[in-house]
Amino acid sequence: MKKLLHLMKPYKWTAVCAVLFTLMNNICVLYLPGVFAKIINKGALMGDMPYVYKMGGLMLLVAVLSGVTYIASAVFASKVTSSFARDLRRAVFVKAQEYSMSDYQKFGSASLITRCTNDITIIQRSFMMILQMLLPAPIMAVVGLVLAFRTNATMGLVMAAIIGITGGIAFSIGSKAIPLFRQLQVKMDNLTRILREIISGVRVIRAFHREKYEEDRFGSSCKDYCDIAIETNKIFAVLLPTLTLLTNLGIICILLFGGVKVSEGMMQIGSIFALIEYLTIILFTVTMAILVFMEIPRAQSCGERLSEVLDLEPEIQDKKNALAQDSAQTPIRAQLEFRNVSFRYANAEEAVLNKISFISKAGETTAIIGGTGSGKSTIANLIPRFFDVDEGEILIDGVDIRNLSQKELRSRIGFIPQKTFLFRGTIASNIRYGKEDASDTEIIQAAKTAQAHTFISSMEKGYDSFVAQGGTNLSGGQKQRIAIARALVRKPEIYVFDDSFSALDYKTDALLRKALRQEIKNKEASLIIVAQRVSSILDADRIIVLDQGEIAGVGTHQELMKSCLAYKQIAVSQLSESQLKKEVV
Ligand SMILES: Nc1ncnc2c1ncn2[C@@H]1O[C@H](COP(=O)(O)OP(=O)(O)OP(=O)(O)O)[C@@H](O)[C@H]1O
Repeated sequence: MKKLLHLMKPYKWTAVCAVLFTLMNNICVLYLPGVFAKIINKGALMGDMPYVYKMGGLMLLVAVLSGVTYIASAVFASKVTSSFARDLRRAVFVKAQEYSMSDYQKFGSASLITRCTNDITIIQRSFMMILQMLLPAPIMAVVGLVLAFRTNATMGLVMAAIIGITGGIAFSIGSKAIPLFRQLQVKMDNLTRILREIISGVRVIRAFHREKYEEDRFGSSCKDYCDIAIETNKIFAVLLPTLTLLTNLGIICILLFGGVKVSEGMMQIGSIFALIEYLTIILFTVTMAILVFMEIPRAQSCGERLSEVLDLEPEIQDKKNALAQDSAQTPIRAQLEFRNVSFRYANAEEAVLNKISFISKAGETTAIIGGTGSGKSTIANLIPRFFDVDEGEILIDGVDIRNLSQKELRSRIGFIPQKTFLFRGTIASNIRYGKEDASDTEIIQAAKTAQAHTFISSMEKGYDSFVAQGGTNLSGGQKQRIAIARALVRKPEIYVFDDSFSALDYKTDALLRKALRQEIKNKEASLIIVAQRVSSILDADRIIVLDQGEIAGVGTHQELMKSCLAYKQIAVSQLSESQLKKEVV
């Protein structure tokens, strides 16, 4: 919570202004009943019209002042709360950007979205209500009561009793809503998670005709949320009429006691109106303050959820003395080495990689092949430090990657993930994502190497063609080639292709590999290819065969055909006779 409060610091004076203007507004509001009483007692009842006009003018002036101070308080309060919410959102976003993949898994993406949107909105709204309603309430109640006592001491006591009873009843009813507010947040998380899954999986849902099932699943989650929301609203449904009833009872008490006082000549009739006004204003203020008070635990639980995000120390962090030197200064270039690397996922019982060692040098292609779940993608994900190894070392250009800053490390890598992801924008903007300042020529060159230039040029708007979120308006192969161009445009030292040719036809696959071979020779880069298809890696300098997280064989295609049974089985199942002999494009 400390970090949250710290974010409020820059706006403390704006917050003070908001409270001061609210107080001024309240003073104006409380001043009016007294003037009103005087108009009746000294003006209307005495037939003194000039006094009525004078005090009427004063009343108008105070009413205008009240309006102006209210606007000023609302503007300041909104400035503080909106700025605070903006800063908080930014802080949560920046923090989430620092997370490792395991850190993301701890929260889940749906919960992170709810925290960054809904939770912050609740805090912002509560903060606004605290500034405008809760903080000025005690002063308002005290000043109102003093004015009531000044009007008539006995009536002041009657009013204090009414306010105490009403406040107590309102609090005891309203406090029942507090635990429900907490539950609402959890239900909202659940709802967002399901909605996100349904929207992103819409094609699968339609293909398998599971609309009804998903409708029920979403409906049931909505019902859960709705049930709690109804319970909460039931409490407020009881609370609000109860308060209206208590206010009216209070007014009747004032009329009864006040009527007696007036008939005894102890009080003037105008004062009864003033007392009724004081009571209404104070009860309204106290009621609002109690409602805000009910909201605080909800905001508090949102605050705790946000603090969890802000306080989490990212699993992967740069060392204090992390190297950030330009890769051009290192003596070795484009060399990747795995040295006895073992790794286990945080929530898994067994290691997925055991004692993996290999070296891939500049200009070389190292391919990784193996059965599903053998750990190929895990190897690819360890290179840019999406996860950290448990044992052993990964070295780039002879330096342990944990000694490099993450920025430096990732600037040396061109990563093409297994699941292609494109951003909403144009083809050019997606390729430029790899290098912000890439020129048009660089973009076209990268697209040519990635075998994407031809299909991009055939599109009506070429490189300015629209790409929908996630690249859903492009084919799998087109998306993969744009993702490859995005990595190529960086001109990194090490390319990591995590099964990134799977959606390409054989001809494009072959042309792409040929262009890539040329690319790594020219740029002195090395290529790591995770593949399912043996035909994609026949010409690799080194093929690593993985079997259940362990290296079952290393060598060229021909060497492995002789020495590695696991590889031979994969190759025989995929290649024709002539290909088996060795195919070089
Ligand atoms: N984030 C994760 N958390 C826990 N376990 C994981 C995670 N990602 C992968 N695994 C597990 O690690 C093992 C290796 O997964 P990996 O994705 O590296 O295999 P792969 O060889 O690339 O498979 P495929 O060819 O099917 O993509 C699998 O058993 C998988 O269930």
